[in-house]
Amino acid sequence: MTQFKTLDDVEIAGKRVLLRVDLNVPMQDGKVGDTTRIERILPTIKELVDKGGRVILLAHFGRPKGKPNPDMSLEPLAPILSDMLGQPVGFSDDCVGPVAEGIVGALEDGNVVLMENTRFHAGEEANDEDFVTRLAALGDIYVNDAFSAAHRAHASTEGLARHLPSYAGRTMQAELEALEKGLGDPERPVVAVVGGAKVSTKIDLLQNLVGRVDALVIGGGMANTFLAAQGKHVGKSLCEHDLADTAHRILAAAKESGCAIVLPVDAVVAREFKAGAASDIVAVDNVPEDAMILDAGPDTVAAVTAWLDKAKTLVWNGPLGAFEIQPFDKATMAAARHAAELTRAGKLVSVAGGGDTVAALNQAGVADDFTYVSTAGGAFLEWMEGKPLPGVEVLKA
Ligand SMILES: Nc1ncnc2c1ncn2[C@@H]1O[C@H](COP(=O)(O)OP(=O)(O)OP(=O)(O)O)[C@@H](O)[C@H]1O
Ligand SMILES: O=C(O)[C@H](O)COP(=O)(O)O
Repeated sequence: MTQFKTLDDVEIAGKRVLLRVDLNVPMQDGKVGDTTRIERILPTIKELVDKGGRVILLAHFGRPKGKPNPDMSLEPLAPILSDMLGQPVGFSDDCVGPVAEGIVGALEDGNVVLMENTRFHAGEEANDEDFVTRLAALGDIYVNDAFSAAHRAHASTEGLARHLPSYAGRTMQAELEALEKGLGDPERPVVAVVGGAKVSTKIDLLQNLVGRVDALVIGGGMANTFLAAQGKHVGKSLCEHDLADTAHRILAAAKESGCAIVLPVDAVVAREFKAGAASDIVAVDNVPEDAMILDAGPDTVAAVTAWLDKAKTLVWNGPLGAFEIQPFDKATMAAARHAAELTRAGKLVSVAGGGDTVAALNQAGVADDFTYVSTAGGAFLEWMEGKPLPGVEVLKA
């Protein structure tokens, strides 16, 4: 099934390994807000170290637009990585050129060095051949462990794989195997839950899913656009009225391919979008003109959990309501806990991704119970949209 080479296919000892990782983590005052992405790359780094590789970490941070920018330096991450790895991690002020060559030349087997932000060079995002050649000169092999950056055809995510023998790291491998189970060759029925704020950011996703899954739950703010397209009054809710035609197109495509659409039948509404605001549960036909839909209601949750009970596979992106603000977290929490329970019981393969989705699963305390939680944002969405990811395609034999 695996279409790419992994660390099982290569002799590592003594090799200079260019390891692409994703260190684009939330940072504040030199501290990392969420270390999940770092934790995920540790197994690959440790394996390379244990096998006697000389590990050269390549990563980007932020969007410095091809110019050095001290606010986007990766330097503060070297000591953090070192603490988490339990061994020294060196730092190179530049990812190519004489400084980088000197540091890499002095590496011994089992050493690890972090190179400065690859995006400080315009050649990174341009995937410029000259820049790729300079990077490639630093390594003997290339390992990509950054699925979450694989939707970018950049020098360090795509170009290098065309210049050096290339392999998927353990996290990339786990991610691809889990995603294959989710949508590639899933056990049916497959239910997709897509929520979040807006339809406009997820049109391609919805269009792809209706052709591939057995049921599509549309939740969150984006459901309002569908309800409005069906002629319901959504009051002051977040709603993209100009996308009514798009909503109709998606509903028609679902009908044609036999995909059941699950839209809210009731909602939690409030007059204010703030914690503790007074709220009511109403049928979606009775949303007051001066109120906003901020969560799905209990009957909707029952419909969603009933689909989850029938499903063998779940793919999830986007919350069912404004889960960050109580009391509008209930539907998302209930669906997350139900999916987690089914997964723990071995009845469901559950794959979830997206920044807010992962935050919601953490809030529900169930992220560890899901079969796989992707740390990828854009890459996870593009994969769910059915788009080929350049960083993955190039790894395939
Ligand atoms: N009914 C609603 N009204 C307004 N906002 C809502 C509603 N339902 C959900 N949201 C908001 O949608 C946002 C999450 O949507 P988003 O599409 O960004 O999720 P995601 O894809 O998991 O995250 P990311 O884009 O960070 O990867 C949350 O901030 C949530 O409060
Ligand atoms: O955080 C991410 O989703 C990845 O690191 C990609 O970052 P980018 O959107 O700046 O390319």
